[in-house]
Amino acid sequence: ILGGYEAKPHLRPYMASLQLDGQHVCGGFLIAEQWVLSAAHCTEGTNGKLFQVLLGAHSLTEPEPHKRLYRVRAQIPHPGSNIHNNRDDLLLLQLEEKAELNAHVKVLPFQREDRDVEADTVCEAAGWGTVTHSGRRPDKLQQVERPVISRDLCNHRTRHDHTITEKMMCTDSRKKDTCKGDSGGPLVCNGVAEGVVTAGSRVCGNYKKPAIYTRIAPYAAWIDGVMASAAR
Ligand SMILES: NCc1cccc(NC(=O)c2cccc3[nH]c(C(N)=O)cc23)c1
Repeated sequence: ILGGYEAKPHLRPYMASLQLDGQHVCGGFLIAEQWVLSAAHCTEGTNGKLFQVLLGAHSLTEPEPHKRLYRVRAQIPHPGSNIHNNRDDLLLLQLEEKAELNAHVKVLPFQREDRDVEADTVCEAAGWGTVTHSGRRPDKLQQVERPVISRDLCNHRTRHDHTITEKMMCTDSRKKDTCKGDSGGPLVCNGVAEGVVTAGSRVCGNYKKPAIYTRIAPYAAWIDGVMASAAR
């Protein structure tokens, strides 16, 4: 998160850190007791290794009550996701067991009504992604408020040049923005997860390249289907 600030500890109890060998790789969030939603691009370069999911954390390194690392039983990328574009950039992770819910670990509801969030709505992004252009990584969860921009503005030739589909949304990226390691985290508008951070053009903090999010509502049926078919 560029241009943001340290989140109030445990006020975002749905936040997940997807880790490999104890290293934060991507964000994610708890959508059900045994399920985390993140971004398919997060699996790039992991050579099929399964993530571990840290829940209940504020600091990535300090011991905290309710902080717990969960093993993953299955990682299910959306069938339409691919390395060449940002389309269908979603990843479902089934935890080895149901997460123990408490004040620090909670499910975040996601939007099911497929209607665009109005431009200028101020939403929040949070994550343990880089906090400087040189790539400094924070120990504590960061957050930033960003206004939604219209798809038409985001699709302008000088911005993302007509690559933003109706299953994506954008926020202004002037100075304050999501960045490397924030992918997979939720864009929360009025307390509901409306989008999932995608790396998009990978650029951070440049107003010419607004932040891109996969909208969740268009994928509600896919998400429900995967959770239902894996339930046991
Ligand atoms: N503001 C939009 C936004 C949201 C989330 C992430 C990003 N930017 C990256 O993720 C990124 C940036 C720089 C080098 C990188 N290398 C890699 C990589 N996977 O090797 C990713 C990146 C940008």
